[in-house]
Amino acid sequence: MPVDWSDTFKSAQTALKEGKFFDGVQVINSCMEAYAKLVGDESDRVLRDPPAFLEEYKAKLTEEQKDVLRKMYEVRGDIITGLGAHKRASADYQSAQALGAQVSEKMAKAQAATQEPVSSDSAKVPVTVLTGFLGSGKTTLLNHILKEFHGKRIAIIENEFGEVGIDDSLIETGPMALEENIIEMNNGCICCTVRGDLIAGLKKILKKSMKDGKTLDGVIIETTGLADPAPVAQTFFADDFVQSKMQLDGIVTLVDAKHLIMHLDDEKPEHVENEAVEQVAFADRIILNKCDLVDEPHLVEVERRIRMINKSVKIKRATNSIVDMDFIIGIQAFDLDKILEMDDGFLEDEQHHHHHHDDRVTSCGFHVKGELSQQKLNDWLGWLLKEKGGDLFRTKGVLAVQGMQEKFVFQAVHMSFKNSTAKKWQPDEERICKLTFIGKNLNRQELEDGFKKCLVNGSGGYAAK
Ligand SMILES: Nc1nc2c(ncn2[C@@H]2O[C@H](COP(=O)(O)OP(=O)(O)OP(=O)(O)O)[C@@H](O)[C@H]2O)c(=O)[nH]1
Repeated sequence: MPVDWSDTFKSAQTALKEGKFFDGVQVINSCMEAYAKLVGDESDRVLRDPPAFLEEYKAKLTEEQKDVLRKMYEVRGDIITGLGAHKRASADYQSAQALGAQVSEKMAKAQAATQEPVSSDSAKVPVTVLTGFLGSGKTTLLNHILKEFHGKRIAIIENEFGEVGIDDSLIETGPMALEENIIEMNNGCICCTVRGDLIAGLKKILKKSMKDGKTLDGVIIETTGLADPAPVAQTFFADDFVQSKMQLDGIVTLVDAKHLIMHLDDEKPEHVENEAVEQVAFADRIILNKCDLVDEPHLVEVERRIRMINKSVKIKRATNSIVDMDFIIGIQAFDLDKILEMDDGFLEDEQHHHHHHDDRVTSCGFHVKGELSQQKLNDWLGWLLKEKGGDLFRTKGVLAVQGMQEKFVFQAVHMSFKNSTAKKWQPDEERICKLTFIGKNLNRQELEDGFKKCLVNGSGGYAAK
């Protein structure tokens, strides 16, 4: 059924008046598309390419039609100004002007605003979206933030990809950690299914800080290594409560100097986004991590590849994710105009913006009671990484090893691995081994059998083929 443009136009005007800019964009866009159809245009140029649309239709429209369209472009410009995309708004005012609107003052204001640095609203809590491919060093960065005395009150939302959550055991508490300010979200990907949980988490954090009378200096949202940052960023425009209390400060992307190029070059099936490319493209800051693992010419090449995707992004080299807090928090770097230039559909609702994960990438997680033999485990994991390391993007485990008082932590990114220990097992704590794999072409049965054979009482040792 065709959309009745006059009713939707009224709704758009109401949304503008009420300051509901995100809803307003949805409504004005569908209204303008309906109107363009009515005057004979089946394309979406009225929104995507107004100069081309006007060039073809201006002479054909009646004065009345021009008048309606002029008002629509002006309202759209006002709504988009409300969202803070002044360059885009200025383009709408230009179209309105071409149809005879007196909007030179609004246009001048919008153009002046594009020259000013992104303004921050001190009443709003700045939020950093932390992205980066699997294993690039996000949890390491959070631990660094939680342990360091930087004097800032930071809340963290953590979203993990994988059937068995491991990161909660890997997050270390330190002087800056307020456990109740760390929220885990493990039941889906933040960029798709758990948008509602993300909003609920943000609200919980805000309400708590208001109740305590302690203002937060920032919130960091750690996305899964396979998240597209765009829908996460969109949350800050789509939800009224979040929009009124929080401001997207910037998107910080961690990249693994050793593996980035391989992930950028990974060919994806049709309609599937390459997350590594998206994460670099949307970044306001890039932490080029794991510089200890590669040489200078490789680093220069990685920087060149980053610049090919994101010309102006600030890049900082790091090892163990160590960077100044000023590089990631309170940076006032998020720029909606820049995002719209890259992703024209950014402000469209979720249905238009659904993120297609690569179905070949899955996770297998295991919870096994009992203790493992260190020797069997070493042999099995050593073999596995050597044979399947190309497809194993990420391996993480918190394990009970016979004779070891602490929890044994195993982490690998493709073939590079690291062992460490976490807190001691409590005397009454049940020994449970958690291991999770994320990668392509995972064979669950083979992984489970291999893992179970490492148990002290397992059915014999692991025999390398
Ligand atoms: N050699 C080296 N290893 C690092 C560096 N930074 C982090 N690591 C290790 O890389 C592994 C992955 O780091 P994490 O911080 O867990 O990565 P992540 O991005 O949180 O991983 P996911 O949550 O799986 O996406 C861990 O074993 C870290 O100890 C670094 O600069 N150099």
